[in-house]
Amino acid sequence: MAVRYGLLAAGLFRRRVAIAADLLALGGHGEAAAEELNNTFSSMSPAKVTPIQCNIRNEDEVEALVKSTLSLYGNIDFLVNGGGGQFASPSEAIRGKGCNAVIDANLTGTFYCCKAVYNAWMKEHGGVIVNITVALRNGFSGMHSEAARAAVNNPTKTLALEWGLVFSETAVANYGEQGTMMWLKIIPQIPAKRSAVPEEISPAVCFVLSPAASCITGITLAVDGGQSLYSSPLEIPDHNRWLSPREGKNSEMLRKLLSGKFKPKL
Ligand SMILES: CCCCCCCCC/C=C/C(=O)SCCNC(=O)CCNC(=O)[C@H](O)C(C)(C)COP(=O)(O)OP(=O)(O)OC[C@H]1O[C@@H](n2cnc3c(N)ncnc32)[C@H](O)[C@@H]1OP(=O)(O)O
Ligand SMILES: NC(=O)C1=CN([C@@H]2O[C@H](COP(=O)(O)OP(=O)(O)OC[C@H]3O[C@@H](n4cnc5c(N)ncnc54)[C@H](OP(=O)(O)O)[C@@H]3O)[C@@H](O)[C@H]2O)C=CC1
Repeated sequence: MAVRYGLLAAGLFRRRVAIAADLLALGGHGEAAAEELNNTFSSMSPAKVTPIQCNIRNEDEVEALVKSTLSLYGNIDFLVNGGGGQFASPSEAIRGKGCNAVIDANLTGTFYCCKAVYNAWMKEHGGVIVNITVALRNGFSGMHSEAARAAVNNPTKTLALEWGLVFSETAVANYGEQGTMMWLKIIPQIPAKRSAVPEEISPAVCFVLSPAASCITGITLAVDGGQSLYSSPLEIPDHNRWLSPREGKNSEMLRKLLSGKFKPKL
C-alpha cells in the first residue's frame, strides 16, 4: 500500500488491522513519521511502515517510489492519495507559478501516483484507489486549491471506468492550522456544528478499501458533517457589482424590502 504521509495517513496506518494491510510504504518526507508509527505497532504484529522519499510533483520520482514499493513488498493492494495542500491567498493575488505549484501537488501528483500504480501493478492484479481532497461543493476558498481538488473529481470517475478498479474520492472537511480561522467562522454553518477529525476520515477510507465496498466505485464520499449539503465556507462581502434589475413595480418592491422600511404582515 503506497500512501503519502499526513495526519490522515497516520490514522489509516493505525487502522491497519481493519484493512488487513501489514506492509506499507510512505512517500513525502516521512522518516520521523514512519518511526513514530512503527513504535506504535506491537512487537507481535508483522506491520511495518517504510518511508520512501518522493516528490509526487515529479513523475520519475513517483515511478521510482512504486518500483521500490514493489521490490520491497511484491504487491500494492491499495493506493491512498492523501498528500496535498495550498498556500492561503485571496484569488486575485495568486500568481501563475503558485497556481501551477498547487495544481501539480494536488491534481497532477495524484494522477502520477494513480497511473504509476496502475501500470506497474493494478492493471494486471486489480486494486483499490482512494483520492483524498477537500469538501468544496458550493465554492471553497482560494481558486488554486479548489481548481485542483475539484479537478480530481471527474478523473476519479473516468479512471474507475477506464481501469475497472474500485475508485473513490473522499472529500474532507476537518481542521488544520491553515484552516483554523476559517473553520471557526463556518462551524455554526455546519449541520453537525463541528468539523470532522482525522479519526473520522480514516474509517471512511478503510470502508472503501475493504471488501464491504466491493461493489462500489467512482463515488465521492463527503466526510464533512453535512457542510457541503448546506453552506459554503466563502463569505460574500458587501458590494454593488451586480446589475440592477429592470425598473418597474417589482424592482421598487425589492428596494423597499431591502431598505428595511417595509413592514411585513406576517
Ligand atoms: C486560500 C485557501 C486557504 C485556506 C485553506 C483552508 C483549507 C483547510 C483545509 C485544508 C487543509 C490542508 O490542506 S492541510 C495540508 C497543509 N499543508 C499545506 O498546505 C502545505 C502545502 N504546501 C505545498 O504543498 C507547497 O508549499 C506548495 C504550495 C505547493 C508550493 O510549493 P513550493 O514550496 O515547492 O514552491 P514552488 O513550486 O517553488 O512555487 C512557489 C510559488 O508558489 C507561490 N506561493 C507559495 N507560497 C505562497 C504564499 N504563502 N503566498 C503567495 N504565494 C505563494 C508563489 O508564486 C511562489 O513563487 P515565487 O514567488 O517565485 O517564490
Ligand atoms: N487537515 C485538514 O484540515 C484538511 C486536509 N485536507 C486534505 O486531506 C489530505 C491529507 O491532509 P492531512 O493529512 O491533514 O495533511 P498533512 O499536511 O498532514 O499531510 C499532507 C502530506 O502531503 C505531503 N505532500 C505535500 N506535497 C507533497 C509532494 N509534492 N510530494 C510528496 N508529498 C507531499 C506532505 O508531505 P511532507 O510532510 O513530507 O512534506 C504531507 O505529509 C490533503 O490533501 C489535505 O489537503 C482536506 C480538508 C481538510
